[in-house]
Amino acid sequence: RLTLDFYKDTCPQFSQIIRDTVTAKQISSPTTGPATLRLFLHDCLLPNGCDASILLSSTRLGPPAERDADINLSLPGDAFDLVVRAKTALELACPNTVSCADILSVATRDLLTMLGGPYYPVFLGRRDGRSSLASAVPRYLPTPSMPIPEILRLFTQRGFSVEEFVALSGAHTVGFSHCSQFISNVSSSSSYNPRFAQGLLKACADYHNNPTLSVFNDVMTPNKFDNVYFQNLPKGLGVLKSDHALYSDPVTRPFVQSFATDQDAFFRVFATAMQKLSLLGVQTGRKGEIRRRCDQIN
Ligand code: HEM
Ligand SMILES: [Ca+2]
Ligand SMILES: [Ca+2]
Repeated sequence: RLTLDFYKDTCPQFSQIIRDTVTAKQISSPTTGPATLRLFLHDCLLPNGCDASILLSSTRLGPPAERDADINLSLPGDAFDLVVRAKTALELACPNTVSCADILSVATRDLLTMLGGPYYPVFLGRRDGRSSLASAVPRYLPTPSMPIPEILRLFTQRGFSVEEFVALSGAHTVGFSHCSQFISNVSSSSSYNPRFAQGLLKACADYHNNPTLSVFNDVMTPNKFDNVYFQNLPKGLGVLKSDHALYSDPVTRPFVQSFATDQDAFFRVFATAMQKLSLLGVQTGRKGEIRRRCDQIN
């Protein structure tokens, strides 16, 4: 029941306002693109789907919200800030009309294209959720130490094929990982290219004192959305344990290999999978609400 022209009459400036906000923010803070892509994944993969539940702040009396779950504490503030900016501009142009969930969905797509990634149409009309629980988070989001079959299950139970899962993992062609997310694996695993491993250990030497230390997920083209991430994996240039596992697992390896040689195929499957991700669990019609502020329910 979502449509492509949902705001045609109620907010004709919708697309333009988001595009302008995204462009300004991404130029001033280039980490925004990858940050928002990950934020979007962490919103949509939970059972409440793409409902902007990830944007809600914890309240003083209630239990902690999703964004305060351990795994979400590393989500960069730039991504939240981007949605706030777009929401502020949209509330001025068309008050009480545009959901935070639609803003996040379209902003993610626009950022992806700015980074060089594929375009896909975003269906609109999502309503914002009214609940967000940190305690629900760990069961639905992948971590680098999970075995591939377990990670795969998180995605197949949400309707993705193995190929779509591998394509989505190609999002690690941009962005960062903090040292704490991979450093123990660098010393214990032989799957890293030795010189790359030395580089990672050196970059992370002081991470106990400085937990903000991080490295690019794609050492070759860190800021460009391309298929180089997949070319890195067979060379031992993956960063996270799960990146390496994507190549060593026989179920996912064939897709890594085909995406490494065929960027068009990667882009095609990635675009389809992102569109699918953007439709997970969406509420429409009279369910949910149009939040006035993206960080709190009305
Ligand atoms: C295969 C399962 C996955 C695991 C285990 C995983 C895990 C992680 C971890 C640990 C980080 C580093 C976070 C940090 O230290 O700040 C990260 C970063 C990132 N992930 Fe994933 N991820 C997975 C799949 C995905 C998917 C499917 C997407 C999107 C479609 C995605 C998008 C990103 C992006 C864009 C970043 C960079 C964030 C930034 O620079 O702020 N990841 N991921
Ligand atoms: Ca959600
Ligand atoms: Ca790249």
